[in-house]
Amino acid sequence: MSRPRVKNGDTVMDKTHLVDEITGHRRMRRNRKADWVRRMVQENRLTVDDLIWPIFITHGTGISEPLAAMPGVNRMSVDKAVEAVKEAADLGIPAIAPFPDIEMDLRDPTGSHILDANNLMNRFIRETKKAVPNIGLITDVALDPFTSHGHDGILRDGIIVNDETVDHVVKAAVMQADAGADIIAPSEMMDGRIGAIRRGLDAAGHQDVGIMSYATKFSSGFYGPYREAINTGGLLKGDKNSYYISPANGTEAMRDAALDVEEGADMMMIKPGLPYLDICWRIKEAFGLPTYAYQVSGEYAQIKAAAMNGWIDGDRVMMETLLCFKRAGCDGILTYFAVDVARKLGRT
Ligand SMILES: NCc1[nH]cc(CCC(=O)O)c1CC(=O)O
Repeated sequence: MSRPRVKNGDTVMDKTHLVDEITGHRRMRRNRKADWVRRMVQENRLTVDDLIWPIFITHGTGISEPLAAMPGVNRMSVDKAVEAVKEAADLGIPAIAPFPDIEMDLRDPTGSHILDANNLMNRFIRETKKAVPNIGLITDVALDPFTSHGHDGILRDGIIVNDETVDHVVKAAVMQADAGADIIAPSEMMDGRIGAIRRGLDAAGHQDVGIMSYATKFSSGFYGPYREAINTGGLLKGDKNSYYISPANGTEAMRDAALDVEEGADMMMIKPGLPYLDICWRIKEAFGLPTYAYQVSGEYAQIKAAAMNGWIDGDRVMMETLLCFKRAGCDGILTYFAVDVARKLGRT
């Protein structure tokens, strides 16, 4: 009787080893043994088409200022931001998502400045559309950059009032579409907003403007650095638990997402990203809509901080996290790493 002999690297396996005959026939490592076969069996890939770049814009001109908690990310005035967007388009990044840092004295309890056709956001949209027509503009309509209390809606007697906020949000969405926004991405999690925005856009002749729903936005500690970037951190009283979803609730998140689909969302987004990959998978499986994850500011900061301490290989973890979103069913990722990744992919 000849004994089973399996060549595994330099070792000739035989019955002196503990791997049994049956296990010995099922060797996962055959498909991992060399770079060429690893490439053949690779199931998911990250490409530049998967990247959406969130950027912070501020008032003034000639400004590009670093953000302490987001090393490598700058807050830019419109002129500088448009230059940066041009570069992103040249790298092949399909779309950007701007967030405005509104002047403090323009903020008020109802966020009324969001309804100014000439506010920072709308000016940026117009300038970018003109200068870089081939990049997609995905714009948020939440009130938080515009309110004096940092909440995403109108605050009355300690409560964020839903329906009045939605009226504001719809008007703001139409104005952003008038300015040239391609996709409206409402992040304020008010009930009924997707249907209301759809009707508002259609009534204004913007049938072609899409809606990417922040379908499941969780009440998360990972938004910290973003609040520094648009200067809402110091303003915010209390928390956003009365409108964002609890991190404990996956089934509730699915119900919320289902309503957005019914109301006419074209695309879905999950935010934050990495701690919520189960939700990404469930949403993609359940609805089959184009689905995106937002790798938020705190996720970016974590990776950068650990990398700067020499505790992890920052580039490697950046690429790994983004690939994991693809494996979890996402069609793309909003990530502050977008330009770095596009450059890296362009080189390989
Ligand atoms: N409408 C609020 C909004 N828009 C984008 C982010 C977070 C983005 C990030 O952390 O990168 C938030 C969260 C918040 O402040 O509650």
